[in-house]
This record gives sequence, structure tokens and C-alpha cells, in this order.
Amino acid sequence: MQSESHIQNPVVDLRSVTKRYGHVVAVDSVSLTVSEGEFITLLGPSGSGKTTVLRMIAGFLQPTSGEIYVHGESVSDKAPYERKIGMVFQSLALFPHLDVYGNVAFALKMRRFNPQEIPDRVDRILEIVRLPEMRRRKIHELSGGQQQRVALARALVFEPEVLLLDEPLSALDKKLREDMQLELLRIHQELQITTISVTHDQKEALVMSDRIVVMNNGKVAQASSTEDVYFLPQSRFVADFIGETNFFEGRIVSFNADSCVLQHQQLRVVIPKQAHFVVDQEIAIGVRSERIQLSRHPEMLKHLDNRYEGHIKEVIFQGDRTAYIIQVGSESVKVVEPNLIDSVTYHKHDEVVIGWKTYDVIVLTA
Ligand SMILES: Nc1ncnc2c1ncn2[C@@H]1O[C@H](COP(=O)(O)OP(=O)(O)OP(=O)(O)O)[C@@H](O)[C@H]1O
Repeated sequence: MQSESHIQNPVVDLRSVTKRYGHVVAVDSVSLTVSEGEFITLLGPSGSGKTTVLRMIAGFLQPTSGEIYVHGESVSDKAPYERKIGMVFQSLALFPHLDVYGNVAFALKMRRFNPQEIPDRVDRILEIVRLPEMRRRKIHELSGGQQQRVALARALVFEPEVLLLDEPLSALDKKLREDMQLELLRIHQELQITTISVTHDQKEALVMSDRIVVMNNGKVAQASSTEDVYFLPQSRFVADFIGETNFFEGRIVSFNADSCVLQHQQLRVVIPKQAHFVVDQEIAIGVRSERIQLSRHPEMLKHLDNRYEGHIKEVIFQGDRTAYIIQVGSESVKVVEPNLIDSVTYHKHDEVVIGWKTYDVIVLTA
């Protein structure tokens, strides 16, 4: 799935890595190359194998088969502390009896840095995570966001080649999590450290990453740039996991110049033509909820290739936007609109027309 063309200076390279626990295949033949300075995120539902991949890279777990390389060298026989990898866990794992300085310095002492170098190194990294004045505070005297920064400083202070982040922001409330995402981005831009992060929060993955690796059942479902994962999902799983998508399955019934017509029950949908399509072929398509236009007046959507009449079945107010469930024949279609005025535009039972352009249709290949 991953295009090899953009890979420059590979830092971490997983080659057909599998991890089994008895009959459970936690990670199933994952191959992935991470370039120097890249920020990639492993994204997927609970149990899809994200943490297992990260723990194998860190050296806390051994692959059942396959090989992991860091800077071209196999790391199979290296203990975690020999791998030059910094890691921040969800639990942070800070030492409560040590102050901020002691926690950060610990990472250097453990790696036997010259004691004379330690104070300067700690001070430099505390500047970068913006905690210099907190040096002598105990961990319980810090806010959640500040503790997060200490954990990050401890993972970065020995200048690792790779930074691994295992859901480090998931315990924070939404506002703080968003602030810390930007903070992490800033630090990543400043240090240019190759980073592999794990999350099941799609927004976090989209905000932070250069590339997203979507995992499902221990396998890589798609590894692409953030924009491609969103705009060009390759499978129903990816289109469903990231963003909100309406799916239709049907048969191709006819062809036009650069489009063709899919029959899905009573709905005829004009979709972009692909070279391999033939009449009667069964395919699945998706249409993002935010791409569907909605109006009370059929003439307003006259210009769209795909137009259907229906009525509002449900209104779900979400503050900045409203989701409408619209009954179109026997189908329920979800449409999302931003709230641009001080009231919800449509109400239950309203007769409406919905529509979308041919190129708003995502053809799902898998
Ligand atoms: N020590 C273990 N023994 C048996 N099965 C395990 C073990 N560790 C993980 N698994 C299984 O391996 C699979 C992948 O687990 P993993 O923790 O990597 O998933 P994850 O995507 O990180 O999930 P989450 O988002 O919930 O942390 C799951 O089915 C899990 O139950």
C-alpha cells in the first residue's frame, strides 16, 4: 500500500513482522518504512495491533517472525535501553519521589552519560518543552499537561533516533489534548525527530501526522499521507473508520463518456468511470456526509448529477454542525452541515432534496 517513492533516509524499517500469542495473531506480517524526520501515526480500533507494533520497535516484545531495522541495522538482539529510542506511555510512568529535574536526568544516568553533561542537557530539554521554572517541582505538584511535558522531556533528553508515543494524550481532557497536540507538533518541527505515535483518535492522527498507517486485525489496511487517507480511502474499512461515510453497493448498469451508472436498489448513482469497470460488475462506493448537499428546493440542486428526494428522519445537533438522517426510499443517508446561523436549518419530517457530484463518489476497491 505504501508508496516507496517518497521514502528518504529510512530510519525504522519493519519487514514482514508478525507477533503471535498462541492462536491470536496480534500483528500479521506488517511491513513499514519510516523516513528520517517523519511523524507517522498508527491508527486503528482497539485490538488492531498498534501497541504491539510499538512495543516490538521499542524492544519490550520480540517478533515471532520478521525483522526490525533501525538505521539499516537489525535490532533483534538489542535490549530496549540499547536501541536509542525514546518512549512516552499513556501512563507516563514518572517517578513520584523525584522532582522534574530528577525524572529527566534519570534517562541520562541510566544510559551512563557523563555526569558533568547532565545538568546542561536537562536544562536544554526543559527549555524546549517549556518547563524551565518547574525544575524542582515534584510530579504531583504539576498539572496533567505539565506531567506530559516531563515525560516527553525524559524521552527526548538523550537525543534518541526515534520517539515512540503510545497514546500519551488520551488521559487529558479535550481542550488540553488539543493544546498538547500543537505543542508536540512544535517540538517535532524544532527537533525533527522521527516519531511513531499510536492513537485511536482519528482527529489527533489527522492533526499531527505526515502519514497515517491505518491498522485492522493486525494488518496494515492503508498507509498514506493524511490527505490521501481521508480523501482517497482504499477500502470500506478505512472510509468508515476515518470520517463519516454513506456506503452503497450495487451493479454497474451503463456507461457515459467519463462516468457510469450504478444501480443500488431504487437509487441510480452516477460515479466516476474506472478502466476496469464492466457492465454488471458489483462494486461498493462511499459518499462523505459533508459532501452531500441539502435543500428544500429541488431546483437549487439541479446542477448535480445525483439528486434524490426524501424527508428528515432525525436531527442531531452537535454545536458547530448538525447531522441529519434523511430517508430516501428505503435508504437512510447521513448528511452533515456546518451551523452558519443561530438555528438548525431543517427539522424532523421536512421534505428535502439531497444531491452530490459524480466526483464526490469514492470508489472502494477492496
Ligand atoms: N500478552 C498477550 N497475550 C495474548 N494476546 C494479546 C497479548 N497482548 C495483546 N494481545 C492481543 O493482540 C491483539 C492486539 O493488541 P494490541 O494491544 O496491540 O492492540 P491495540 O490496537 O494497541 O489496542 P488498544 O487500542 O486497545 O490499545 C489484541 O487482540 C490483543 O487481545
